[in-house]
Amino acid sequence: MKNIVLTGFMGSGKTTIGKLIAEKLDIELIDTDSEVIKELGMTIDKIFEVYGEKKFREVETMVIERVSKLENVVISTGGGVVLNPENVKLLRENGVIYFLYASAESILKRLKDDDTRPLLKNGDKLSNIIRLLNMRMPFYKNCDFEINTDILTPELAAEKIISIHLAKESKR
Ligand SMILES: Nc1ncnc2c1ncn2[C@@H]1O[C@H](COP(=O)(O)OP(=O)(O)OP(=O)(O)O)[C@@H](O)[C@H]1O
Ligand SMILES: O=C(O)C1=C[C@@H](O)[C@@H](O)[C@H](O)C1
Ligand SMILES: [Mg+2]
Repeated sequence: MKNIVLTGFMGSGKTTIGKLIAEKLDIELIDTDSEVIKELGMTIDKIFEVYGEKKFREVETMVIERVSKLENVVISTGGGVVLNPENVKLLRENGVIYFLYASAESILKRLKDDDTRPLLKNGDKLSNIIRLLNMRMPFYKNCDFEINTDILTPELAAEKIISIHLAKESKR
């Protein structure tokens, strides 16, 4: 089976929905943020503080080079993975890309008490979300399927992705 690759903004549900898909299909979940954390032995927040975003992106691409060679897995990506076209090219070789859409208002609601995302930490959270989301939207839109998580619970979003994916697989 081709990999199920989940992209989208912070708080769009990539990790949450990825876990559900992996459980339902009994396949492995790989979360690129967790892989970067393992690689450098510190939280994302700390990586940004100690090494800066550039180093984080380099390690993120190294992780993608490795995990994109796998098959039959769910890959939940970090929110900035799609900004590097090389990452997208690699993930597409063995995978189908599902963009999890969420509006700025939903993202704020989901992440308002969460301070683990360094890019949303300084200044007004909603303004940061709107600015980054607008800038990134063309990159997210370069996907194979778009799933609107504003109108779906994680459970239903997972089921929708599975049904699209299995239908696509049966035609290969
Ligand atoms: N469809 C949804 N409806 C309501 N809440 C959701 C939905 N999807 C995710 N959430 C909630 O939003 C929060 C963030 O979700 P999650 O960590 O899965 O996002 P993410 O896309 O992996 O973010 P990041 O890019 O920062 O890793 C969690 O508390 C999760 O329960
Ligand atoms: O959207 C982003 O650029 C990020 C999202 C998170 O998943 C982490 O990868 C990190 O906080 C950066
Ligand atoms: Mg995540």
